[in-house]
Amino acid sequence: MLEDLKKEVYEANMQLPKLDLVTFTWGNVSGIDREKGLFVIKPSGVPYEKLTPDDMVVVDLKGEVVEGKLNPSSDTPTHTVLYNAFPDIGGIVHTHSPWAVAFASANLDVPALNTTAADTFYGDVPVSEPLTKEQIERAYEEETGNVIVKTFKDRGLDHEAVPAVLVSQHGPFTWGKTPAHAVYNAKVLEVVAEIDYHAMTLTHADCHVPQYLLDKHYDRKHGKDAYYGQGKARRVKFAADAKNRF
Ligand SMILES: O=C(CO)[C@@H](O)[C@H](O)COP(=O)(O)O
Repeated sequence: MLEDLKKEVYEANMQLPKLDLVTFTWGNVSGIDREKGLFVIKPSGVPYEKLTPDDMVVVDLKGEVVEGKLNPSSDTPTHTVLYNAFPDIGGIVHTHSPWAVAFASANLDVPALNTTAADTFYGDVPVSEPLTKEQIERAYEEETGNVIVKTFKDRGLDHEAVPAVLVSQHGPFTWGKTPAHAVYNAKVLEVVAEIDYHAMTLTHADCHVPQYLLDKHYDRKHGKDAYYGQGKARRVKFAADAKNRF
């Protein structure tokens, strides 16, 4: 079942170590067949160098395994929540890429400070609220998905325009039209986070790109009337607390 999607998801997973986005067995990629209502995800704990397309696990939108000889990624409940909440995405990536995790650890958004960010993210990449003790004890990975969805709802963000989030003190999740697109967004986020770290070391001034430059670069890449709606996402302001630098 879904042999072509398994190969596509396998190849997307193999990009993670190639792009220096993961260490050891950390991270995972999934991809969905919307017509069948099934998604394919990396198995849990298998070293990337030992992975094969046949190891991929098939899961339904309730998070139940429908095919696979191995256990699905431990983050499967998070992917399940996101596929249900964002019905237009085709692939999801989770990594522990260090620069993005640095911002997640400091509970800071990855701000849109330059055109590199503006080409891919129509605004800042938000950091979620920390999960509560109760959430972690009730259903950790499912609640991780819920806190991601809540972040976008509470901050009026458009998940197509900003296809990424930092889970507080954990790490990034990105998504896209395909697994490969989600991997691309994960790598762009890591590069932007590294650039932002240095910019924020050089100055404490608020260096957000002006809206007209954000619009120019985002529209040039995605088109004014493209699927990624123009203007649907508002600029994310840093939370007004002492932890943020601007
Ligand atoms: O976030 C975590 C662990 O903190 C997980 O994403 C692991 O990094 C990968 O787990 P598996 O996909 O191998 O279950």
